[in-house]
Amino acid sequence: MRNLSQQYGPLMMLRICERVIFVVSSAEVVREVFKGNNTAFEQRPSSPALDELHSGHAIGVVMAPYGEQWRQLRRIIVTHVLSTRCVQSYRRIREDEADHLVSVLASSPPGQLVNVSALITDFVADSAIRSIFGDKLPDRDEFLKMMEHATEFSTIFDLRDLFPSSRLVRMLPRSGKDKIFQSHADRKEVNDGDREKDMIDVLLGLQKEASMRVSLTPEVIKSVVMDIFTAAIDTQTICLQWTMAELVANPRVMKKAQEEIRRVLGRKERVIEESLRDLHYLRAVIKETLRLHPPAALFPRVCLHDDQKIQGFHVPRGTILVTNIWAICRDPKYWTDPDTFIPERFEDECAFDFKGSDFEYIPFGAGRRICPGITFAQATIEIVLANLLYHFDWELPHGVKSEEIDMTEVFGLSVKKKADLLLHPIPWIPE
Ligand code: HEM
Repeated sequence: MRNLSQQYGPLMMLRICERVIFVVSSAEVVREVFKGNNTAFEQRPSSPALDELHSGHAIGVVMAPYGEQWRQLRRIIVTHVLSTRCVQSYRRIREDEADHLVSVLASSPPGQLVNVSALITDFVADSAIRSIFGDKLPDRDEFLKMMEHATEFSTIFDLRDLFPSSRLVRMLPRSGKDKIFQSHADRKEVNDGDREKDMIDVLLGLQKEASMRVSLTPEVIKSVVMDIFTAAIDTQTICLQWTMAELVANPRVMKKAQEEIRRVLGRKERVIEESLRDLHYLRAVIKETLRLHPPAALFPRVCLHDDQKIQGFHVPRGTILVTNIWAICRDPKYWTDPDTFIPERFEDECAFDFKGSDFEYIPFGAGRRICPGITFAQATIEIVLANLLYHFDWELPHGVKSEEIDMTEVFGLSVKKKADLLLHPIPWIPE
């Protein structure tokens, strides 16, 4: 799509089967669409595939139509579940899970390669599950598989959505979201000592508050937490996997990041979040990874108004507008040497803010529906990387050079790393 937009411009109209899609590939056009009071593009597109997936379930936040219900649920999430204070309260979970990851790595037999991608996937899933549900799930892998089935479609490229009027295509089988999660109440009864509140506890507590302007029924709560779960898992996993891959592919950057961590942490035996405040270079490394490999590469919206013009072109109501984050984050107009991994461009921490006001850098989206999980994601990503880089040196498989690492991307709405990252962890003991 980037190549097409280089040929046809930063606002491009594509006709794919029965769908008309406008693709935005420049910061200037994103600014025009999302800046100010314009709310015409604050809804994600619905579709036959999504309608079928959601039928019989309450709509949570991610797919909620732009309106009062979404506004209230979003306010609840931002204030009561994902605020800085709430993210702080899940700190012990992240630190425990990071300790567990370090002990798994430390006990791997010397000389044996470990699948770093798989370990990162487990870490992200377990720490998200514990923050949401309060405990690990005994059938986690089955649960993750079920979630993967439920989300393994895109609203733009599914056959049902490309041919919304075809009855035949609508009859294609679709995996259902029939099995949801184990009873939170059961666990609570057994294990309700002095543990910190998980997200479900918080939402159940809010049910009874008179000031709530939205009905937090069990179905709504279920949809909201499943939204948070699905929004959090892939994105954080992809970001962490790419960061480790870029670090081993760029030994200079790896060395600089490790020197910073080891200097800041001194001789600590355990990495805790309090020690991470001064890791400026590590934060630059994460920002650069999110620029080069934005986990959500495209974000789709639908036009809600009749009278919209972008760059002087009329955009009919119902048109899907897709913002190509990946292309904008690699546009040579904004970035010197855009395809190269250079964290130094973010060393001045104020240089680019990813909270939606610097439109050339929008890995978390833009506008009113910008990702509400930024603080949660930063905390998770920082603690894992700090642990991996503090406690271990990393060696490539025998005979592989850093420039030979397979960095092939798999494109979709997200851009995953195709090959798993297999490395030798060499424990590092402070002198
Ligand atoms: C590196 C990690 C992450 C990235 C890159 C990311 C990126 C995004 C993007 C691009 C969007 C769409 C924004 C838009 O349409 O403008 C989004 C939405 C969302 N994200 Fe994230 N996200 C990340 C982590 C998380 C986490 C950890 C959570 C929750 C704990 C989360 C919760 C959500 C939710 C609930 C929405 C929907 C918001 C709405 O529709 O109002 N995300 N995210």
